[in-house]
Amino acid sequence: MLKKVQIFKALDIEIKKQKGPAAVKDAYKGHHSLKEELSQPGITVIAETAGGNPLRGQVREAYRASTHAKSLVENGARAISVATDRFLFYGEDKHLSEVRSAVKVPLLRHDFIFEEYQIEESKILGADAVFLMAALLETERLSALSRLARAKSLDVIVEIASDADLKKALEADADIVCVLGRDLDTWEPKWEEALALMKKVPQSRCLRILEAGVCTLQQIQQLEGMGVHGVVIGDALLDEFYPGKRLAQILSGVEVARKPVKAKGKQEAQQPPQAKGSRPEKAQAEAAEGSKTKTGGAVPTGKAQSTTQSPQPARKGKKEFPMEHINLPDETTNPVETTPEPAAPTVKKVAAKKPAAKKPAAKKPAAKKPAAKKPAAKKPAAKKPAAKKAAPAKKAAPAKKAAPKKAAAKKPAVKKAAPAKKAAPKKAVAKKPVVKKAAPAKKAAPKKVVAKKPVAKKAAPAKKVAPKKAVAKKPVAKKAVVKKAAPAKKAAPKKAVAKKPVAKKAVAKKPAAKKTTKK
Ligand SMILES: O=P(O)(O)OC[C@@H](O)[C@@H](O)c1c[nH]c2ccccc12
Repeated sequence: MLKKVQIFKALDIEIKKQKGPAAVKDAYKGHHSLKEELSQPGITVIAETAGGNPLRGQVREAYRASTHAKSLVENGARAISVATDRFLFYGEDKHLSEVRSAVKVPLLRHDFIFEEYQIEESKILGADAVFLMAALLETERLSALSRLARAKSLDVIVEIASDADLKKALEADADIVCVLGRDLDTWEPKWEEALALMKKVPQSRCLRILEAGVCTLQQIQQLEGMGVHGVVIGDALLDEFYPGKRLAQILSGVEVARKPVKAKGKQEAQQPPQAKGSRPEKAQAEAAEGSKTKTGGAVPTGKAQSTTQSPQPARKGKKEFPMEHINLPDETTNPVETTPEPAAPTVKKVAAKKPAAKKPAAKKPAAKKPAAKKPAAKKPAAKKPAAKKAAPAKKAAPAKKAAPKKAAAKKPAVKKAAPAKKAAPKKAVAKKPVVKKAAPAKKAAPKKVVAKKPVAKKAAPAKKVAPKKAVAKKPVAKKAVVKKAAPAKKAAPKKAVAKKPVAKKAVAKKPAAKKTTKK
């Protein structure tokens, strides 16, 4: 199990190095010496906040470590161990800095530490002490990391699970040794073995701590009787939504039936108990209010109050630890900040969106596939309707056409002239003889037709002119007129181009016609 963790951890650390530790803003920066606390008379209860452990899997979903730490300190804890490992203990780095801001007792960072970066990170996150696991480190590495930690005023707790580990710890000049009374393969507690190993740790050189699934007052009192300085309680506190309540029960010797350890993997998340009136844990604390001791609980220093059941019997046989939930952080996420996402739901969500995706839910990367968004890509297609909207524009275009009609409407006069131009140039021609003179104008006009168009505006008057068409017929008469008018105005033919206006003149000439009658 630890080998797997080592691999995951190494990758996790690489990514974290790129992001750097994200300490909680304005975290309390005070330092509380674990050594000083352990040196006080009586046994120090070190309560642990975690999201789960290798034996139970994840017990707590995103929980507020600071709330848990506060309730633990209020109910007898004299130091808090924060499990920040996210692979096996479902913790988060940020829990450490959150707890730092919430309580003013020594804080221990419980994680699988292999690299200097993690020591630096622990200091920034607000730890007062760090665990170094001898089973994971060679003596030289253990010594180097210990020196770096002490240089940063961090107390070093060397965690040992065997005689070999103890040897490494002593060679690395460890001054705090924690006996891990659990099988590193099955994570089952090994109470008797733990006590045997504890007895080998030299009391003169080292402050001694034990963690071994402790869950009863009797166990605590037995350790205190051996001169053990501290005890870590983790698993026993996982069951309770308010862990302080459970701690108060343990320290007051109240027998609590342990929830059966469910099969590995995720357990259903704890639900807050239905609180009736005052908070349950306070009630317990009051009940536990006996003689105050170093533990802050009802446990008299080194004194037993009542007999309690023996620890759970260790189960035999090798266990594979659930790692399915482990997803290596990808580059984009900051492991310091994020909690492992529930890959399945995410993938399911994606799968749900992709009907085609009947393949078994792919690994997390699938979650990255924007494929589910691809259909959305069709949305632009939806713009096509927009294009259709453009179609209305086309309708508008017809409107334009309509406009032309209007224009046409304007032009009809012209059109009448214009269609003459457009629709039936021939006709136009046919008509043109009628307006021969106008025609040359028109012939020249094609170029000028455009020009004419403005003229066409003038031509609007052309409507007037159009009626004049009739008049135009008259132009013959006009011509006569024109003719007559012509000698008068030889230059006129040149003006023929401008004749039309002349046409007007022609109209003007009518009176002239009268003149002839006078003649
Ligand atoms: O035996 P307990 O009461 O559950 O004590 C917690 C202990 O198992 C846990 O703190 C622990 C042991 N080794 C670790 C490594 C990383 C994080 C946490 C741990």
